[in-house]
Amino acid sequence: MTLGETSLAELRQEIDAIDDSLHDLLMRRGDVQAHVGRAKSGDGVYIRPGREALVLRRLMARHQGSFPKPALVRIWREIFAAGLSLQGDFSVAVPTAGNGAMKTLAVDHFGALTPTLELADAGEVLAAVRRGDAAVGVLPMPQPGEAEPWWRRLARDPGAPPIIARLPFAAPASRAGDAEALAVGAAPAEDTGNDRSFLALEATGEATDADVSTAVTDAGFEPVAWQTAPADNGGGRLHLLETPGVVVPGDNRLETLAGTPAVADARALGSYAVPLTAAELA
Ligand SMILES: C=C(O[C@@H]1C=C(C(=O)O)C=C[C@H]1O)C(=O)O
Repeated sequence: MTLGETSLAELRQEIDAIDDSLHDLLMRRGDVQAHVGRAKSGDGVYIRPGREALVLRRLMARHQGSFPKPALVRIWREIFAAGLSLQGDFSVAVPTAGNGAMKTLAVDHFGALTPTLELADAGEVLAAVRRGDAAVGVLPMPQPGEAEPWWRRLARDPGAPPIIARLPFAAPASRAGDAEALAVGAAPAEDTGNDRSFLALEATGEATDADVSTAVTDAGFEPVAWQTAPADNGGGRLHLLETPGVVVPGDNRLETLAGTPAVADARALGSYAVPLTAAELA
């Protein structure tokens, strides 16, 4: 036997031992994941995107050596999905409109084995999640200038599912190019210390964008992104703001805003844990 053959056999023995350890730990983790499901309140929604973000950020911070971080994220996305499948029914709804990017993002984020409902458009996805036919829905990141933005339905319907995550969580591990999405679902918001929230404001008929902007600042919000949609029901223009932190319905600042002359209505549409940056993944 040559030296090369001996060392290959030895290295493979080492890999077999490592695989046994990994397998033992995954089996143990699965048991704990199932227990966590039983410890949650029984509303049938088990996913906690904020907790998943904290797990991944913690692993990224302790990572050493040559194993690629984006690959580690992909593995953990499957581990989360496997755990969710042990906790209860878990499925995802996506719109088929577009080039399949929503499905790719959904599969990469919520697991390749998670049942995926493909529906005609964003309206059907929101309705499916609202009925509980799917635990989460994946919808395209809102873009300025859309004629019929799906987020308008969240602004109008207090029973619509909130925004709970932004995809991809690790851009270099995405197979969907530059495509980005938001996930909606009934999961409770969890503050991860690095989050953003979406707010929808309906301006009063006579208010200018500058009036709305002043009211937003005076109420204590510091938005990092802002887009508008035309009025759809005889009311004023709708504004979609992204602001740091977790803002939940009932936040005092929303009530302050809705009490100003420029703003007829102010709603929290949900929040997301800020995805990993290129620097965190390097
Ligand atoms: C295990 C939990 O449930 C789910 C699975 C997670 C995991 O496998 O680490 C994390 C968050 C939840 O989406 C949990 O809430 O801690």
